[in-house]
Amino acid sequence: MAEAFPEPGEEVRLPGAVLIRTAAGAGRPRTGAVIDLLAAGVGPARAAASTGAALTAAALAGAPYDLVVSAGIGGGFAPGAALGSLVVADAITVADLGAETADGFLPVTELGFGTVTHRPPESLVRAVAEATGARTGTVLTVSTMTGTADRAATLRARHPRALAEGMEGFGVAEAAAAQGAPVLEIRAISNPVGPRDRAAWRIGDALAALTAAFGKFAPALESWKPV
Ligand SMILES: O=C(O)c1cccc(C(=O)CC[C@H]2O[C@@H](n3cnc4c(=O)[nH]cnc43)[C@H](O)[C@@H]2O)c1
Repeated sequence: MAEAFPEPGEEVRLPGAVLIRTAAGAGRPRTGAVIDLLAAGVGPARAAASTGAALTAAALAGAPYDLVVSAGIGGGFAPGAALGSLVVADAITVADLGAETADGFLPVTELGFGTVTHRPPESLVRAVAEATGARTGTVLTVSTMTGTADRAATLRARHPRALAEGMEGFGVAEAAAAQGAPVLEIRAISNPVGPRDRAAWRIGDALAALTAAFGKFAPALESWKPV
């Protein structure tokens, strides 16, 4: 994704996170906005920890972030999310935070605590989807990647609006919410959600789609103002 920014960024080393700081306007009319890229790590816990570190450092420096974007490859639920297509989350939902009971899975919210969904700003979701041609829907966060048809069917039944699953979005969203920052999640589909089939993965195509999307949606991010 860094390839979407033609000028090399400056490396910023922080406790718990290393950023690439890039002028958002590189290669386009400059707006003065700054985008920091963070390789947040794999899984919700690592992603939350590194995002939290970056957010805290920015807040302590007196320059808090206006927006946090979680971007990566993901699995797509057929038929809504085809390989190589883009999904922007209008709901970022953790699929496996809760309790397994004899009567089925209970999310933590039904146990009386916690959060299972974060909702990105609607106007931003719309603007980014329009700029990139992405579909909008629920993006699930899982700690264990789906690898069977049974699990895919269970998730689909519990989350009929789900278009994609990844492993970081909810962690990033929790870190952002803790510091009052709005969040967005975008996934480029690298594989179908379902039985594990390594030969069906198209990681290169998905990363290329994500890089192209960055070039298109950066202007939408720069002009977006929280309401
Ligand atoms: O099972 C494998 O052989 C395998 C091969 C390459 C990569 C993986 C990963 O687990 C990548 C996890 C990474 O990518 C995101 N991702 C991509 N597709 C999915 C998915 O279907 N379900 C959940 N996460 C996915 C995820 O956000 C991680 O960052 C496995």
